[in-house]
Amino acid sequence: MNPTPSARILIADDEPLYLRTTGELLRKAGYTCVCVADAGAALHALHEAPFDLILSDLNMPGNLKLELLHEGRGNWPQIPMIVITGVPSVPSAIESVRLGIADYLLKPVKFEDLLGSVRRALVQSSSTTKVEVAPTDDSRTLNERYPEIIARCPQMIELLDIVDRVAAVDTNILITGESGTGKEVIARAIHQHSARRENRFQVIDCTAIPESLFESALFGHIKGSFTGAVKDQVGLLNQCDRGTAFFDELGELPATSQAKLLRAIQEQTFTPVGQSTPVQVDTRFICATNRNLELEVAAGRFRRDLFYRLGVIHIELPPLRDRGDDVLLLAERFLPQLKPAGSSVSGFSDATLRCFQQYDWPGNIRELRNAIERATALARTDCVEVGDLPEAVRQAAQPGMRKTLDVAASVSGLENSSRDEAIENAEHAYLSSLLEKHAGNISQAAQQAGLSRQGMHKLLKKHGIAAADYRR
Ligand SMILES: Nc1ncnc2c1ncn2[C@@H]1O[C@H](COP(=O)(O)OP(=O)(O)OP(=O)(O)O)[C@@H](O)[C@H]1O
Repeated sequence: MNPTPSARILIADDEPLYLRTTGELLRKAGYTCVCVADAGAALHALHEAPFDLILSDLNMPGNLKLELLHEGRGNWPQIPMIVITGVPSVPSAIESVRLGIADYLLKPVKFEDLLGSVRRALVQSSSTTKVEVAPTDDSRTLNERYPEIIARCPQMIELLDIVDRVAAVDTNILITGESGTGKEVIARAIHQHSARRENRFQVIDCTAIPESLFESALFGHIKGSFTGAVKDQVGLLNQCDRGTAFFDELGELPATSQAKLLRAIQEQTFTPVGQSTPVQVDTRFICATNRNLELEVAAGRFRRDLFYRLGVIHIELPPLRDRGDDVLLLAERFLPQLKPAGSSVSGFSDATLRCFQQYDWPGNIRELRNAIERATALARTDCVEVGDLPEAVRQAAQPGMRKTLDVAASVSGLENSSRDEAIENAEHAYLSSLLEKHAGNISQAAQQAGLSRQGMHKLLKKHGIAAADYRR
């Protein structure tokens, strides 16, 4: 793609060295640049002459309340704007995307990344592919707009508000939170409330694709490009062109795959295996992980540039134990959905509700769903009693007892359990002790158990166990 010849770029930044170098490099790339050191000078320049693009710092004189962003977008909405900041913050990122900026980059920015972003912004504005911000209807509350998401506690309402703002603007999003907290539910909601809703929401489970097949699964391949490529295969990214790609368990992606993903995200192009011409896609990337990616970056296990690319908007889901009485609302929602056909169960005893409130829910909402499905199947009356709950949840109501299931708890009291429950408990305890022994290292634990990494991930997910809790 060639730079738009003679495009005029306004660069506003109060770091003299950064301003000079960026201006020089962009001039060498064929652009005309005007450099200013504060928001006031930038607004003056905008009044004086036409521009095709604004590159703006956030923390500079005259821009404490993002004045350049507001006035720039308000008075010259046809000029795309790229924000570059050394001090990222969620409120400023959200405000930026809400105002329809073209990109949000974090310093230090590699010049080729900046150039890529500049080119994309200019091409998009010339083809007038403006993101339509879905009209929000004030009379409808967030809960009405997102009926599939149970959220009443203040943290979740705040989170829904963020979801609502970012859904309509086309930025990449990172969702973190313990296993089972609803990361996929949130990602789907963002897609459903975006302009991409008519196109595909493609789930890509990073633990389910072996490293050697990542490129061909994601980008596709042509027949004969490697042993086993018996026919042409369209890649997963192609399938969600104009839609959303949801990368689940992103923290598990090996280094080589991280590099390939970064390139696809930055350039929105990729080359199918065995093909020479690149393919262009228009995809929004939403990624989720239950790992602390900042720690993974610090430990050298996750690419810093990929983390920054994805983390422009970072949504952190609170664990269920921190959501107050949302647990009771979730339980009420799940009961009619999950009870067996023909069952007359219609409620929970008070003691059962107390267990729900007191238990830790390490597997979060997924664990709650499983517990309710099981309890409604076991209930002998029209009310779920404490005795119908899994042992770990039952123990929560007994003072002095551990809230979470441990090895001792799983083997004691076996005589009171059903066969299925005893096997489940033993498997849970086995996985916990394996992870304890291998300090949360999934590869080592899988090897000892005679499982593949993917197999181990599936089992841990089923039991709501987070390997990260065992890392030392
Ligand atoms: N706020 C919510 N309201 C209603 N149901 C929810 C909510 N959050 C999650 N769920 C339900 O809980 C279950 C787990 O949610 P989900 O798969 O989105 O979690 P996750 O964080 O992506 O899990 P993992 O990290 O293991 O992939 C799903 O059945 C989902 O429908």
